[in-house]
Amino acid sequence: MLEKRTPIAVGEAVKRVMQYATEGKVEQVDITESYGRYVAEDIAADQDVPAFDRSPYDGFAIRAIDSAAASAENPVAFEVVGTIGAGFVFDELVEPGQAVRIMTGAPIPAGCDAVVMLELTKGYEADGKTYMTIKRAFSAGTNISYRGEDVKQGAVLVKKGTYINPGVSALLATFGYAQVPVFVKPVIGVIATGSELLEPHEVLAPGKIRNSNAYMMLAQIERAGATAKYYGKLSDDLAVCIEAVKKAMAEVDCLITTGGVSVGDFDYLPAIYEAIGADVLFNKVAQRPGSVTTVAQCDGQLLFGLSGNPSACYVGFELYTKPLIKAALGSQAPHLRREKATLGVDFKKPNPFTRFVRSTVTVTDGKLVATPSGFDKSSAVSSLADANAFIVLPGGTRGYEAGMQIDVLLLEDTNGSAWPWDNIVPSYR
Ligand SMILES: Nc1nc2c(c(=O)[nH]1)N[C@H]1C(S)=C(S)[C@@H](COP(=O)(O)OP(=O)(O)OC[C@H]3O[C@@H](n4cnc5c(N)ncnc54)[C@H](O)[C@@H]3O)O[C@H]1N2
Ligand code: MOO
Ligand SMILES: [Mg+2]
Repeated sequence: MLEKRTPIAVGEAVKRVMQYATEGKVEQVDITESYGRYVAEDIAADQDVPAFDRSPYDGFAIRAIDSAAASAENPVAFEVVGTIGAGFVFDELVEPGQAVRIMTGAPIPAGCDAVVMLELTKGYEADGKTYMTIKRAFSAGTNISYRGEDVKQGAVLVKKGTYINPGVSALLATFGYAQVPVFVKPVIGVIATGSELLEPHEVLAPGKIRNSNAYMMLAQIERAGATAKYYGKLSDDLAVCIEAVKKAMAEVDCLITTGGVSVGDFDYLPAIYEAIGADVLFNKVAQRPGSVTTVAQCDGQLLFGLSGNPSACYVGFELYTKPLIKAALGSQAPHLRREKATLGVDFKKPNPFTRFVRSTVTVTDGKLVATPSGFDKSSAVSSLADANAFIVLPGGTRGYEAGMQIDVLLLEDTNGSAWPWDNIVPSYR
């Protein structure tokens, strides 16, 4: 008899998956290899930045008090007693009436408390000495970049779990992280199932299609910050599939299969879970696409049985697999980032299930506007390329109209949201 599947709410499905979330191990990588990784500890400043008072300009360091009487009619002359470039220290005390030629980034010489830009000075030589004159007074503190004005020692600059962007790279270098502690990337296995599948290099034949899901997921896995391991495509042969799944499980942190999770004669994933003794956490979710999304666990290792339909597979990964990866990478906000947007067009399709519509979010007049990115069927592959968000439409409504405020989940974002789905109304057919 056909097994009856009871759909559970998306939030409940996420919760069941996240019970298996664990923070990953830590490794040290060279700073040149750290871009795009996730830092595994808080990065705190062990020094002030800048570490010394310095000049923001090329010019002359002076004692401001010596310039007090300067005016256009009465320029004041300073004897130039030295020159320092960035990287060098002027190690004498500057006396009244003296100035030091200074370059941008050089430490302010002892005794000086202002810098005059080169363009505001006039130089001359007399009696074998060098002088410069200025035509106005400068107050103490003029043109000084003070020690610690950028970063105070002790400040936590980068929190554990932060994505290393180019700005974080600059901070890591500033604070001497030649080796950077990062979370080890979880290894996610991918198996595509289906006798109809051909690989991209193969010529189409009657009834066959090219396997797009595996390559889509390899990219999704990389985008989420993990390492993808592809085990190829399998024909619908139960014994072969069981062996392949077992082999892959031994080598990865978690395994994704695509296809074969519904109720067709050749949908073998339910039988595979049974054969390997896996415990199914859920096999029906009140969502579209991806209602067949199945997750099972075997000794704490998760198996994602994503749909064979490309859009359903894509959505299943983003909603359930990605947060697990993000949690392993130390994220406190592992779910897709949720924002409010305005619906750009009518979306009349009523649905009892919560919809995740592949969409393009644009910024129009300073506001997010979301519009479906193409053919809206679970089997669609064409709407994925332009999708940078999902429009979330809770189930049980008669459809939506352009201009309504809706929730969107952003796909190209690295910050995430902590728990974005608590107000989605569950709805059952
Ligand atoms: N009687 C029912 N039929 C179906 C139900 C149902 O509830 N009752 N659910 C439908 C829904 S919803 C979905 S989604 C699909 C799920 O199918 P499976 O996960 O079992 O996947 P397959 O049957 O293997 O394939 C479905 C579809 O996707 C194509 N496919 C498969 N793998 C790939 C790949 N790697 N790249 C590109 N396309 C792929 C495959 O050729 C099929 O067209 O079931 C509905 N049926
Ligand atoms: O799982 Mo299916 O995607 O709801 O079409
Ligand atoms: Mg099927």
